[in-house]
Amino acid sequence: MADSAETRKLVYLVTGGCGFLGEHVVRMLLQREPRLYELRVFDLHLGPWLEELKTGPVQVTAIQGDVTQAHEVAAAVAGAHVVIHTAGLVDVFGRASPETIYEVNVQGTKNVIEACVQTGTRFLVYTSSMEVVGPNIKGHPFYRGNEDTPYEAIHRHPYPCSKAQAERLVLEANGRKVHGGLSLVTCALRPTGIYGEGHQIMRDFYHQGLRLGGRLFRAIPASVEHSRVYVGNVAWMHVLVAQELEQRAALMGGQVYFCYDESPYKSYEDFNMEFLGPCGLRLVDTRLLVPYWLLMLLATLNALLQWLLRPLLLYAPLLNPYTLAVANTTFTVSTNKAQRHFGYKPLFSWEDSRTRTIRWVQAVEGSAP
Ligand SMILES: NC(=O)C1=CN([C@@H]2O[C@H](COP(=O)(O)OP(=O)(O)OC[C@H]3O[C@@H](n4cnc5c(N)ncnc54)[C@H](O)[C@@H]3O)[C@@H](O)[C@H]2O)C=CC1
Ligand SMILES: CC(C)CCC[C@@H](C)[C@H]1CC[C@H]2[C@@H]3[C@H](O)CC4=CC(=O)CC[C@]4(C)[C@H]3CC[C@]12C
Repeated sequence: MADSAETRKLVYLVTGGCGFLGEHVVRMLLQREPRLYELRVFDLHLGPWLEELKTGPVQVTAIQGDVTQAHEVAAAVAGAHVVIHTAGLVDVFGRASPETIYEVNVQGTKNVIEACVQTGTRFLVYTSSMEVVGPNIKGHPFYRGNEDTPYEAIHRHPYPCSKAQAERLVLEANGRKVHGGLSLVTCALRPTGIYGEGHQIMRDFYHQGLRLGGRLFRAIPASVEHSRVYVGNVAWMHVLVAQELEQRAALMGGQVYFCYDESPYKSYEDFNMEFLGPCGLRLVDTRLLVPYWLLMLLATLNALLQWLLRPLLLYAPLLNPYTLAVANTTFTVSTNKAQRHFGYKPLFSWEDSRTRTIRWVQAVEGSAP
């Protein structure tokens, strides 16, 4: 592939580029976007790994910044052709206040949209979430659904509410005139639960299993299925969308796409065991010992403790009424919209995704929790 200065002329900005997904998007862009001239990586916390990327043919610009600060966002966006907005506060454990979640996820997204409009950036790709759809507060299953499947999307938790609001803002911004008179083209990608190298919750489960003598205890019935998607494929979808938005603006502008690949439908815990099993953990069946009502009681107690202890310390365990409800509700996606609209095919097979994730968990072994 040609690597001359003439072919390299695009400037991309990735917000949240040092997060779990963001890092994969950044690396994928460097590998798969030959027209890239400059890659701006914007994040509240910059990763030291960015340094090693600065020696390649693409100018990698690290920008320490906050999406809630409109002027910082505008400065980073100015002159970029494409913005991939993955920055977000992913918190379903009560670590951050609802206000902070809204500030980052909703106001941060507003700032990104306004910066595109003011500075003349035409292409915006937003990382939304399956949580925008469900599971809803009624615990209705979403079974093999696609982007058009009717579903009562009612939420109360700040995270899904904020993602839904932000997604709506992004989609409504499609077609707005940007500085210079051209139109903004936007679309939103909705990953299901992402897994792969760098997945913090997988790391937490692994360390918890080690602490429990190599065992994890099943809490959710194996019949509750979840869609999961490999981080490399989610990153690849972002890169493809960004590349195709200009040519296919009429078709893709204002659209949402679930992120999917060949990962099997399984319960959350059984799916994690695909990686943790080969690393020496086993899942002990406790369904008869721990009935659902007891789990709900524990989850509620955790929520109560979190509230009581808040003035003294942050108590934010994985189990709370919201995470229990999500884990205990089937949510599976079956769609080919991304393939039809922009030719997406997963870059990594299930076998590749699995092997890569197992290798990463093995490397995590022994590292501090
Ligand atoms: N992890 C998952 O399973 C899923 C994640 N998503 C979405 O994908 C996106 C990325 O999520 P992850 O990589 O999992 O999370 P992450 O927490 O690893 O990455 C988010 C990044 O955004 C940055 N960030 C947070 N607040 C910021 C601010 N005020 N200004 C600038 N940067 C800020 C963080 O420093 C972090 O590097 C999020 O928008 C999330 O809602 C969607 C579906 C599933
Ligand atoms: C011990 C409990 C019974 C099980 C705990 C598992 C939970 C921590 C996780 C089960 C389902 C996860 C969520 C799901 O994958 C969808 C998500 C999408 C996002 O956009 C952000 C993350 C998450 C909410 C994810 C969070 C952890 C779970 C609730």
